[in-house]
Amino acid sequence: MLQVKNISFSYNQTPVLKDISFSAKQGEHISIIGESGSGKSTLLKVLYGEYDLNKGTIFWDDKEILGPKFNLVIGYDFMKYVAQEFDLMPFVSVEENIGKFLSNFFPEEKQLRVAELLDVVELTDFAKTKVKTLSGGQKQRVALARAIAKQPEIILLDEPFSHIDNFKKQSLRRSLFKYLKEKNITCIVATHDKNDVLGYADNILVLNHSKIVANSSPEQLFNNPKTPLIASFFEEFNMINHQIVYAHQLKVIEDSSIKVRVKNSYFKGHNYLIEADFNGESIFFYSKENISIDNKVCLQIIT
Ligand SMILES: Nc1ncnc2c1ncn2[C@@H]1O[C@H](COP(=O)(O)OP(=O)(O)OP(=O)(O)O)[C@@H](O)[C@H]1O
Repeated sequence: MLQVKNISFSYNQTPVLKDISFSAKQGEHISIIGESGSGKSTLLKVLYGEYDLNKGTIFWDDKEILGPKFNLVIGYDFMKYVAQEFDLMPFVSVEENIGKFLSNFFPEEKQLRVAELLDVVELTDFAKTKVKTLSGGQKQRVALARAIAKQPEIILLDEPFSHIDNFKKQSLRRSLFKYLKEKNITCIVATHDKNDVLGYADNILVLNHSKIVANSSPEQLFNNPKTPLIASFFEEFNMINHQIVYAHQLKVIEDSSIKVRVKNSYFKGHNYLIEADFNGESIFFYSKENISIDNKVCLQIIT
């Protein structure tokens, strides 16, 4: 179990993390979300032992995670970290990169393990390809496979699919997160993408102004977003009478007190996102049919 207690950290004199506390059980999947610059990557680096804390403690079971003041080599065997910049060996093949930390004493087992990992990150066809010739997204997949090669107890992932195209992203995400759950590997993921979170995370930590402002399940946060920041992570939303109302919670009806004039319409595949004027402010809702600019419609809030 990961136990983070009252940790604070500053770069020089600038505080980036203040009094952060949370825990993660073995096999649990935690997402860290927050605006750019809110400290997500810094929190992962601190969990990895890359920096010394100003205050607080981090424990994985009974082992304390300490920074460079206390360790000659950063990192621990039970923990892997995949940074936004991945540190691969460019001049050797994908399979050699993935197998780098696996023992050569059991060549057959090693070969099978590398084949399994290539399958998880969908790179079987690139096994013999030199890493320097791969695209950014393919390199990111090699880095992910290498991080899980020796089966860590906990893995820290910083924007794990940020370089991967939309065609591959969905299946890779399913495959990697399923693998981590099956192997009971605790997983802490910093992300901007709600698709990395919904359907996978057991809990979400929301970072804002150096602090954790929410720590709840995806269902709780999505259904009851306490702040516009949280709502904006999930979906387009509106403030109506000081209340957060998602765009999908508005429905066009014959008559109501919410009378709006359509300003823009955006095709979203299975529906249209409509932007309309409501008392001088923009309001967003979805419609199955396209609605022409300047049309007037009435909306109802559905809960
Ligand atoms: N090595 C560093 N030295 C000094 N300041 C840093 C360093 N790394 C990050 N910062 C600052 O710390 C703050 C948090 O940065 P961090 O990278 O942790 O945010 P983030 O939430 O991961 O952002 P993003 O979503 O854009 O990756 C930012 O203000 C950033 O400028």
